[in-house]
Amino acid sequence: MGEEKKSSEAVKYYRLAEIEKQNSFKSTWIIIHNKVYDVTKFLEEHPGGEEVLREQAGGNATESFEDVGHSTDAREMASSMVIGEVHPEDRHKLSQPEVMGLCAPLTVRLSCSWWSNMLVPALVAVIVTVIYNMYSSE
Ligand code: HEM
Repeated sequence: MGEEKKSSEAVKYYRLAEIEKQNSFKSTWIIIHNKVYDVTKFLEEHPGGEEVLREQAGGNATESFEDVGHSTDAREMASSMVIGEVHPEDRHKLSQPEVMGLCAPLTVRLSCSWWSNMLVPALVAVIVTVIYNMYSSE
């Protein structure tokens, strides 16, 4: 007998593509901290309203869930709705901000696009100036 958390059943992993489809009245899934929750039956009972849950349906609700500062009761309630976890290979897609490249590690979501767009031309200008000065001073 193993002492692992889930001794009797293996964790069910869902791919993001599959989770994203569960965003209807028939079936509403949300993701919180890489866990997949089936909140279909809970929609009407949610004290925060069904609308907020449906807005997040099929997607990552971690930030919204934490922003509200849900109680311990709410968290316990939530744990009964867990149906599985996001596939490990898909998790990085959830934690990244929507911007790519240089902006990603900085989490400056709104302001990064203008400066990263300026960064490359600015660097090119600096390099050109340096090379120009090197040649012209000879
Ligand atoms: C399985 C997931 C969830 C469960 C079990 C849950 C449960 C609850 C419970 C029990 C409350 C009452 C207050 C408390 O005990 O903290 C509540 C309030 C609330 N929830 Fe959720 N919730 C879930 C997900 C979400 C998500 C994803 C959002 C946002 C998109 C959200 C937004 C809210 C809001 C806005 C309130 C109202 C807070 C207030 O009126 O003070 N909840 N939720």
